[in-house]
Amino acid sequence: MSSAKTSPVVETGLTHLAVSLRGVTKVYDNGVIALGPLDLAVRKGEFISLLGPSGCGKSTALRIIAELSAPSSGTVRVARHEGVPQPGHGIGFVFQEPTLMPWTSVRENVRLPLKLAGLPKAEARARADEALASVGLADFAEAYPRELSGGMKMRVSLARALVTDPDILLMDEPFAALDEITRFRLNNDLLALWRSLRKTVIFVTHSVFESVYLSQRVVVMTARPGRIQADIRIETVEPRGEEFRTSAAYSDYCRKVSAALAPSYSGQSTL
Ligand SMILES: Nc1ncnc2c1ncn2[C@@H]1O[C@H](COP(=O)(O)OP(=O)(O)OP(=O)(O)O)[C@@H](O)[C@H]1O
Repeated sequence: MSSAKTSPVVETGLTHLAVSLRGVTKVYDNGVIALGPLDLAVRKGEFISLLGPSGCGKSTALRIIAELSAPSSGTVRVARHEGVPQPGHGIGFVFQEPTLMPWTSVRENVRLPLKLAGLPKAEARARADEALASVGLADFAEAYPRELSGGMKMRVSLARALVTDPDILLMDEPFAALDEITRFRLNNDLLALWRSLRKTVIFVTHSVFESVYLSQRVVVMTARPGRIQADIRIETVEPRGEEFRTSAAYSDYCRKVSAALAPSYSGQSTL
């Protein structure tokens, strides 16, 4: 499979895994050693969070999985269906900033990946509307981004990532800029979507609380260059909700994840 300086390609040999990184490193052209060696296996349909100190290479890891950046060494394998419409390659990406086009409607923003993939307009419109309905914005297709709240813009960004029906959803601190109430609500809605769509989700966050609430596994990374510091399974009854958020089990997991992060902030700063 893919090796140093090559991109991951369609991989049919990964039966249970959605993503497999082995010994992956990234050295940027300016000499910054951003990542690794990183070993990470994510099962199909799993929801994992990547947590780690600022600059430890979380975004770099997502970008490598999404083929937006090539690894410097190591093996990257990404499972996806063949024949997925381009672009997107079976991967949806949600960034911290919603990055919507301000001059056009919410529907047109969501339709963009399908337009670029050359889908007929009527079909693309129908799929965009379906994606908008799945994030609770069925009534806002004609609205412009300036008419939406921050949380609604993020929902549009999520709909745009889902519109190509990707197997894997990569989310890079999507809710970091939102107020806590909106964030809690989006957390619940994201979990409901994940339960119904069963996508593989790799979610980058700085929040211990958010990572524990959302994930089946929290992967804690070391300071740069990022490696795996701890891999913590969150075993709870599903579906999660306020009962879990206020439970002793939740507090215990948060303590455990915080303890795994401690070496990153109690040692000498690498920033
Ligand atoms: N294109 C680039 N060229 C050079 N260095 C880069 C580039 N992108 C990232 N870096 C560096 O690589 C390191 C890892 O960056 P990355 O954005 O992956 O970290 P992160 O864990 O996502 O950070 P944060 O949590 O602050 O968003 C940082 O030191 C960053 O400055």
